[in-house]
Amino acid sequence: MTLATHEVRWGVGGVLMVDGVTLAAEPGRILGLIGPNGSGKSSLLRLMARLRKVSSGVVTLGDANIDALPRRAFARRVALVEQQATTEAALTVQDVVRLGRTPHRGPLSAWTGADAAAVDTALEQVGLADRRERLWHSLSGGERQRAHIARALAQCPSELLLDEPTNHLDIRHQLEILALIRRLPVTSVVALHDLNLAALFCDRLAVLHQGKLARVGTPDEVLTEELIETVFGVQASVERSPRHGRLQVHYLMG
Ligand SMILES: Nc1ncnc2c1ncn2[C@@H]1O[C@H](COP(=O)(O)OP(=O)(O)OP(=O)(O)O)[C@@H](O)[C@H]1O
Repeated sequence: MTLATHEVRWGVGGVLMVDGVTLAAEPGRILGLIGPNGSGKSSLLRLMARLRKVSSGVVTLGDANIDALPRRAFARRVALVEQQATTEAALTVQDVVRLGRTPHRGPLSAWTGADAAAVDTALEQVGLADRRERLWHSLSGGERQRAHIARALAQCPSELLLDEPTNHLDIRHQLEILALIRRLPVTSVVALHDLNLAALFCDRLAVLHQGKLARVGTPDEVLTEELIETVFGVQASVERSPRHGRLQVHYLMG
C-alpha cells in the first residue's frame, strides 16, 4: 500500500474542514479528488503531504504513520505541487527545479550527475527545457505551474500529490500534463475541478463534500447525474463518449 488516510479529521476553530476521511491511493494509479470549492481537497492533500497535522486519525505511507517517518525519508518519497505556490522572484526556472533535489542531497554534498539528469528530465517532461534560464518573474502563469510540476518530478517521488495541476494551463498543456502524470511510474493523488478531465485521466475518483468523503470508486461508479446534482448542485447529463469510451459530462443550462 502507498498513501492512505484513516478516519482523518482536521479543523480550524472547532469547525471540521476534513471530517473522518478514510481513503487509500492505489500503487501506480491516479486517484482524482473532486468536490466543490471549500470541500476540503487542498486540506486533505496538505495532510497527506505532512504540511498539516491531523486533529485525529492517521495518514500512513506503506505501514508507517507518516508522523513517525524521518522528514528526509518522507520528502524523498512524497512530492506536493500546491495550487498557489510562491517562489523567490530572483530565481531562474532551473533554480526552482533544482530545489526538488534537496531531499536527495546532504547539506555539503556536491551537485551530482544524477541530480543534473533528474533536473534535465523534469524540464523536458514539462516542456520547459528551452526556458530553463528564464527568471521566475518573467514566466506566464502556466509556465510557473509547469515549473512547479518539474520541481516535484525532479524530486523523483514515488507518490505525487497535485492540487489543481491544470490551473492556468491552456488546453494542450492541461492534456499534456495529465497524460504525463499517467505515464509516470508513480502513485498520484490529483485534485481536479474539471469532471471531464477527471473522467478521462483518473483510475478512481474520491468525491469530497463539506469535508466528508461522499463517494469513491471508478469514474463510472462515481460520476452519476444524481451525484453531480447533490454535490455540485448542477444538473448534468452523463454519457459515454463514442470516441474514447470514457464518461462525458454535459451540463444542462436552466
Ligand atoms: N488555514 C486555514 N484556516 C481557516 N480555514 C481554512 C484554512 N485552510 C482551509 N480552510 C477552510 O477549509 C475549507 C476547505 O478548504 P480547502 O482549501 O481544503 O477546499 P478545496 O476543496 O481545496 O477548495 P477549492 O476548490 O476552492 O480549492 C474552506 O472552508 C477553507 O476556507
